[in-house]
Amino acid sequence: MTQLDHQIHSINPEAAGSRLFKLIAFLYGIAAYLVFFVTIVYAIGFVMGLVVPKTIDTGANTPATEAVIINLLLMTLFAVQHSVMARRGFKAWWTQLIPKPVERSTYVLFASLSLLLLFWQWRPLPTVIWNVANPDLAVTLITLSLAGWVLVFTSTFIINHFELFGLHQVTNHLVGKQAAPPRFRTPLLYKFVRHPIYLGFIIAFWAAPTMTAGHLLFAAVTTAYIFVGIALEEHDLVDLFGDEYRQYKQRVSMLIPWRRSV
Ligand SMILES: C[S@@+](CC[C@H](N)C(=O)[O-])C[C@H]1O[C@@H](n2cnc3c(N)ncnc32)[C@H](O)[C@@H]1O
Repeated sequence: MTQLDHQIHSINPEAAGSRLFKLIAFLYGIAAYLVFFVTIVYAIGFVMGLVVPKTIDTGANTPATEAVIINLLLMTLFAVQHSVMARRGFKAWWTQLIPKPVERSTYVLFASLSLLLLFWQWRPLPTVIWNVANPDLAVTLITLSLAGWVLVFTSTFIINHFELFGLHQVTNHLVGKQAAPPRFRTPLLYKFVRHPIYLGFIIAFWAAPTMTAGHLLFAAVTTAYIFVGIALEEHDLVDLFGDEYRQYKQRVSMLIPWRRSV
């Protein structure tokens, strides 16, 4: 303990405790971020069938109906966790139970854990729906899928990667900086579509040279979920930013850059 720490501690014993709490909260935020990072990198391999030990098309042999039910349950668990915990009403209640600076990290951690559970327990449905024989077209589809993932990552940085995944909040807390109120932003890609991250996911999930029934189920359900997520997110964004967001919706389309809104 430095002399200054010692003085602070003897004036106010709680100050040292709160510094320790800030450090623990910060380390928790880093740990949650690392779990998220491993999960998203694994997700690329899982969906594209590359490198990772368990992909969307591998796993325990399961009768088709049972596999569909298990997979739907896994996706529902993720969707419920991911959308309920993102609502402003839920956060207002939840932050009475957990400290506010770690709310986002906890959300990120829970979302990552429910995705890891999905990857682990996912049952393959190997029936081939389409298989692109033309090697040039197959490579184009793989490239498109990778481009989808790149769009996801770059858009998170454009909108605010470190805030989205909780690191900003725990760092501010550690250095005693007040969290700034949320700001409406339309940087770069957000001038062309309102949801580039979700657009990236849709491209990454659908652009596949070989589409099995399992992969199709995953792509269809996650795409439907993205539309529900957009409706919920935009409801909150209108509540938060009012006319600014309403006008943005008039001006900029949801997912397809060259089409006017819905
Ligand atoms: C996972 S990000 C997805 C952002 C966007 N829907 C997309 O697909 O790129 C969700 C967070 O971004 C915030 N958000 C979305 N659009 C925004 C905007 N134009 N300005 C500020 N925050 C925004 C939402 O409030 C939410 O906290």
